[in-house]
Amino acid sequence: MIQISNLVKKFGERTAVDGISLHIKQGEIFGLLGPNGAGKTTMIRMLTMLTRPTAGMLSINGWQLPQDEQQVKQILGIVPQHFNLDADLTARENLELHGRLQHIPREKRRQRILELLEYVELAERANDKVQNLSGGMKRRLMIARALLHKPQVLFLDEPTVGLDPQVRRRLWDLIRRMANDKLTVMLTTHYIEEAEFLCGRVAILEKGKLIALNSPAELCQRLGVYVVEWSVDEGRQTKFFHSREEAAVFAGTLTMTTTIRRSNLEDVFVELTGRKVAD
Ligand SMILES: Nc1ncnc2c1ncn2[C@@H]1O[C@H](COP(=O)(O)OP(=O)(O)OP(=O)(O)O)[C@@H](O)[C@H]1O
Repeated sequence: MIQISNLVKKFGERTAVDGISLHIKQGEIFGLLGPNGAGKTTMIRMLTMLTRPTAGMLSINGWQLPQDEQQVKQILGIVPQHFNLDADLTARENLELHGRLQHIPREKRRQRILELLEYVELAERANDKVQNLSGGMKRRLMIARALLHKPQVLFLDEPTVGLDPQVRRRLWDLIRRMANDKLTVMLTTHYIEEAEFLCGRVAILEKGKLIALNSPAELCQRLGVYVVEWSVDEGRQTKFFHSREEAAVFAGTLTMTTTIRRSNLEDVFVELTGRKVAD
């Protein structure tokens, strides 16, 4: 569905994206992770045609960028990180306005809006002004808006930033439902548990380069599924093992208090980049 080959983006002397190649399949939920400045936003901006690559090849559903920009626009949906709904309009009016801008014929538009309000579980709030909706509802409305023209690929930039855990889970359910309905989803996130829960595969970027690409489970497996963790003056120290027995034997050699637990994507991230995700 999405083919990225040796993609490069330079801003003057600075290389924001440095030769990235990826292939993303239909119906996949694909996560882009990386510390601040790793190049995630620049990648998404190139894929959504907000900026042109310096070099490399990009194609979506067989269409080449930038040549086939018009066709690609019709199959992309974009949910930006910052709320950009019209706060004075109702949920339905926001969709109506967007549908008109997309030149969706009136009857089709009405039908699609009804369908989508149901889909994102906002039918009961359709006539509420956006300013009276919660953060999670606004995000769901933005997703509905991005789906109006029935895209095949949806880009979500930090979809659950600032939302509390329960609300976040509801959005995760929606994102999963969309992927089950064959939509290809590409998202960026700073929440590692979000990537772990949602994404079939993740790409970890650092300084514009791809440093890991796999399923969260596979990445943990490579690192070692069990972690021995203990405190040192500078913070926490960890060591990874492929079996609980090995981990227990090692823990037994330490004099301080240790914890044995399963590794997670956060461990992978810290090991590979040497940083916490939220740094
Ligand atoms: N318009 C621009 N002009 C110059 N440099 C830029 C521009 N946009 C991005 N950069 C640089 O490119 C690099 C990658 O930035 P980018 O915003 O893609 O990272 P990111 O992974 O999305 O970071 P964050 O998690 O903070 O959003 C950074 O060094 C950034 O300063």
